[in-house]
Amino acid sequence: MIEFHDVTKTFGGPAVLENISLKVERGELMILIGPSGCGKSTLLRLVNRMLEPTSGEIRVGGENVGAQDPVGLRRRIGYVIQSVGLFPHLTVGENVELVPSISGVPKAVRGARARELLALMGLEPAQFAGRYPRQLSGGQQQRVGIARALAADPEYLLMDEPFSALDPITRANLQEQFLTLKREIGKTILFVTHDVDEALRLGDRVCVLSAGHVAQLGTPDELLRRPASAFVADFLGEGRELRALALRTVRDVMRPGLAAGTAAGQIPADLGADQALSRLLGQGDAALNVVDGVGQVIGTVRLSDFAALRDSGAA
Ligand SMILES: Nc1ncnc2c1ncn2[C@@H]1O[C@H](COP(=O)(O)OP(=O)(O)OP(=O)(O)O)[C@@H](O)[C@H]1O
Repeated sequence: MIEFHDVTKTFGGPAVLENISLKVERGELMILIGPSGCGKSTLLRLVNRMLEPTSGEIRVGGENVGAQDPVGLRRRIGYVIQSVGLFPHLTVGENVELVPSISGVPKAVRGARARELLALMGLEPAQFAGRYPRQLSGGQQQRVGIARALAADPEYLLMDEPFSALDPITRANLQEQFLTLKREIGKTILFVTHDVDEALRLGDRVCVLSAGHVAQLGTPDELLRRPASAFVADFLGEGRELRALALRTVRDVMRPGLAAGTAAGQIPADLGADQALSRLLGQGDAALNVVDGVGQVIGTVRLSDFAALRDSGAA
């Protein structure tokens, strides 16, 4: 768990963060998002003592970080930043293995783990492990940075715009891989992004910051359905209803147990609910049969089901 207790930070002028209190639960991925300059990176850097709070306390695993040795603290907390900071004179493989080698992990074990992580990040180890950082593109370097942070197997991860230099397709792939990985490794993660879609897709909860204050903290669904203020609604942008639907599956909105007849089209239960809406509107189907993984009809979905959702405030 990462906890902020009444944390204020100033750099001499007005407070950049003011009386922030929040908890990132164990195994949770919390997103920090907000306009440029609202204090996201500052909040992150207080956790591993790259910055010290002006007042208040930060606890990691229940212990006040101010009382801990920064070097030991940073070994427990992985840090992934936008400009990766790879060591230029070490190969990609050596960069990824660096922290495990300092911690005394045997060569064979850390080598195998490094290759596994590079492959997971879409970098074929045979092709990339022997290269130097300058021989990689910016996006590839960023992926090596993530592999390196994971190689140390820290309990906590701080990630500051880790996917920002990637093209949209690579970014979507990495987000998907990262979600799978996150489910497997169960780390506690604080993640800064500018990208609302990335926040809604990855975050267990999303903390929207505005000028050093928490404007709203909630699950993606809560934020979309009940933005706490006009600021949050504006920040999440146009199409909130559709975005909220995309977080739900067809299974969530269907009427179970009914069939619409053999003439009706079919839609898989695990697709996003927005896709059902798009089919119903675009192709003029009155109803769709919802099918499970083996093609069995398990319910129906109609336009009126979406109207009912809207009227109940659920979408
Ligand atoms: N070392 C510093 N000295 C003085 N002011 C600083 C320092 N670091 C950050 N600031 C100021 O604190 C405010 C918050 O900065 P921070 O980097 O946390 O914002 P951010 O939300 O991460 O912004 P961005 O999205 O643009 O990266 C900004 O006004 C910034 O200029």
